[in-house]
Amino acid sequence: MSASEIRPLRVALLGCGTVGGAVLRLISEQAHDLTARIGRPVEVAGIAVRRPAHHPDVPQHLLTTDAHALVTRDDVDLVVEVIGGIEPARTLILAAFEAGKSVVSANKALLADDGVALHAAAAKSGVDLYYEAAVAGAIPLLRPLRESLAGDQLRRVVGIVNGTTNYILSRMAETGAGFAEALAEATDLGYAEADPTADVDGFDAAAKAAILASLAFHTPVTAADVHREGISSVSATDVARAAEIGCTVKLLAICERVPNGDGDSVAVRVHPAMIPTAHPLASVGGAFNAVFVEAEAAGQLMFYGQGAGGEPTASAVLGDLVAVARNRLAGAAGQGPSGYADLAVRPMAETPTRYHVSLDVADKPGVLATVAHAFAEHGVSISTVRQNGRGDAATLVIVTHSAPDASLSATIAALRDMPAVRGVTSVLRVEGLS
Ligand SMILES: NC(=O)C1=CN([C@@H]2O[C@H](COP(=O)(O)OP(=O)(O)OC[C@H]3O[C@@H](n4cnc5c(N)ncnc54)[C@H](OP(=O)(O)O)[C@@H]3O)[C@@H](O)[C@H]2O)C=CC1
Ligand SMILES: N[C@@H](CC=O)C(=O)O
Repeated sequence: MSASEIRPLRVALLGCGTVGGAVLRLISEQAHDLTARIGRPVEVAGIAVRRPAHHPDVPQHLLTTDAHALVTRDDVDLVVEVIGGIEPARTLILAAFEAGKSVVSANKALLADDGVALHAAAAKSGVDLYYEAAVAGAIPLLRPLRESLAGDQLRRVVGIVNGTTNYILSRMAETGAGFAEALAEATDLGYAEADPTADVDGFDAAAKAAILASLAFHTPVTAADVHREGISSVSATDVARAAEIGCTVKLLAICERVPNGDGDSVAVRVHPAMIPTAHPLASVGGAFNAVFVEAEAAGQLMFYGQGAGGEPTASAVLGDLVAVARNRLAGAAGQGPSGYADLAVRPMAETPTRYHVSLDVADKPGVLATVAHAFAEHGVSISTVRQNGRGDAATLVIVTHSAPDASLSATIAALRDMPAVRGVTSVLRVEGLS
């Protein structure tokens, strides 16, 4: 067959914002190479947006506001969903499957909410659902978890998966700025959205953690299963206290497989934590992402790169597009059901963590003993105690050993009620300290 007889791969692009715009650009700029990699040219069949007038630079004949009609069109082979959010993205993806089209998506919120049902719908229609871009942007991570490490037993996946919050925490550590000041800077630079809630309150990282845990442990985990805390209460004092003990503060997504005689469970949490500056994740600065994986046979692996932004995310989208196109040409769907086990999710209250606690106390005989007693009463063992200052300026800095989170929370509640404690000025979890 001559090149002119080869039918192009026709793509419906849903959304033409930060990511969709970059996907459109890369498809055009890399047309030659994509053709070589897939064996046929890639053509954009149509682009669905809400407000066509906001897209003067896009070929106008491709624009439509009827996304449903676009995904079900006979001349569309593959759908790229970069609208975001739950609806109408979910309905459009399901309509695409029904019409026999494979889907590439960057939509972590939807995948974390409804990944199992979407996979089942794709499998039923014999089509593909790929979403490498949904977690950690450009970093190849989901495919290694799903495929390269599928023969291994993963123990832990710990990552910095939100660029905006990592930028904010990095600036707080570098400049001594408070949270509000660093957030304003992130907003000015375009990292944080006008409404930064999804980033700073940890929703974005929790969705990514749910996807990571589902793939790493081959079990369904949704965003609702993830314990979530954001960074808005992290203060300049927390960051300074971390530095005093050779640590830095990061928003971590932590996914663990918990061995248990009665059947393993999984624990998935997102919260700020102090980590030692020697930890591989501590040096991940600015808006970068990194994910640290611990596997039985493979040992430790680290994935690092740009976790957000149009072009880095579009790179992952196009990688999926090429994979889907190759599957189609080979007459196979490449991502069938991943053989889910159904591991229980361990509640945060039972998850062992360590706390770093700063207390403003009266500098009087017996105060230390009273404070230590509150820890002991709740079964929390103290690792180190340090007093900073004297008299009215006395501060006790306590680092605990590992204890169930419920015991640590109960200890903090008891400390807040103590007359000898003028204030609990900083409470942060600690990870990775020996
Ligand atoms: N931005 C990033 O760095 C990253 C984003 N992602 C994910 O990629 C996806 C897209 O994000 P991003 O590009 O930043 O989002 P944007 O807000 O920049 O773009 C969204 C696009 O979707 C269009 N859209 C919204 N609703 C509809 C609708 N009902 N029908 C048709 N089109 C619609 C918008 O149209 P219009 O322009 O007309 O309003 C816009 O073009 C999200 O799932 C996000 O989580 C993943 C990794 C990184
Ligand atoms: N808002 C996200 C964008 C990518 O997922 C981030 O800051 O990491």
